[in-house]
Amino acid sequence: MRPLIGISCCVKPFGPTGMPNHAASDHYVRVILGPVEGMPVLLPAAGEAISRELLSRLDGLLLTGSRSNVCPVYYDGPQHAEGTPEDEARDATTLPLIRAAIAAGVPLLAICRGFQELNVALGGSLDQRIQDLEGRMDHSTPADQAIVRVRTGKAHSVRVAAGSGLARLWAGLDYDAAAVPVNSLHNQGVARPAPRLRPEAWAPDGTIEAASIEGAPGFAVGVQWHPEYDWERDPLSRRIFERFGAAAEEFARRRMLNRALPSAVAAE
Ligand SMILES: N[C@@H](CCC(=O)NCCCC(=O)O)C(=O)O
Repeated sequence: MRPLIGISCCVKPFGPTGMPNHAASDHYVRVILGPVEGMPVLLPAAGEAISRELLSRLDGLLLTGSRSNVCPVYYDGPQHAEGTPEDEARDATTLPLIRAAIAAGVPLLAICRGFQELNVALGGSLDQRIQDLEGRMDHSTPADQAIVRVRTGKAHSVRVAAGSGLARLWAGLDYDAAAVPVNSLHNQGVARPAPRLRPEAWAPDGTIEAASIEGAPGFAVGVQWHPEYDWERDPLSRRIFERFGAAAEEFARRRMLNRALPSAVAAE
C-alpha cells in the first residue's frame, strides 16, 4: 500500500463570482504518483483542524509553491506592498501543520512558498522583495510569462554545502556542488533563518536556497526552487522525491506496526 502524502492547497478564486476553491497544481499530484510512489491527498486550507484531525493519518507532507506570500504578521514583517497576493487561510493551515509534522516525525518536503512557510513556522523571517535589496539578484519570473521553458527553465546556480543533508541525499549522482542549476520563481526569501533551520545551499547572491531542520526526527527538507518541474529529466530533482518517498514509506510501515502492536500485545 502506498504511503499517504498530504499536499497543501491554496484558496483561489474560480469562476465569474470568484468562488473560493482549494487548489494545488497537477505537478504535485503527478510527482507524488511518480517518483515519490505515494498516494496524494489534497489538504484544504481549513486551519488547525487539518493538523489536529488529519496529520495522524498522513505518512508525508508536501508543502507546495504558490504565487501568494506568507502574511508578514507571522514574522513581524512590514505590511506587503499594495497588490501583493496573500492567502491567510493557507497560512493558518500550513504553519501549525509544519510544527506538528516535524514534532511527530512525519516526513516533510517544502517547496518555494512551502520553504518560506517552513522558515516562518519555526521562527524565522522573510525578505519580501529580494530584487530590491543591495547586491541581490532578481529571483522572480513574471506571473504572465507564458513560455514554459522560460518560466520554469534553469535561472541560476546554487552552491551545496559539503557534508550537508542535501549532499548526502544526492550521493552517487554526478553534479558540481559549487554550481547546481535551478529554476527560480520567487520574490521572497529567507531573511532571518529560524533557530533550527540549517541552510545547505545558496544562490550566488547569498540567498538561502535549501535547508534541513536541526533535530527533526524525520525527513525535513526545504528547497526554494521547484524540482517538480524537472524530475522527469533531471536526476537531482528526481532523487529529492525518491528520498522523500522512501522516508514516507518507512514512516507508513512503522505507523502500521505501531497500530498492530497494541492488539498483538493484548492478544498475548
Ligand atoms: N510567493 C512566494 C513563493 C513563490 C512560489 O512559491 N512560486 C511558485 C509560483 C508557482 C508558479 O507560478 O509556477 C514568493 O514570491 O517568494
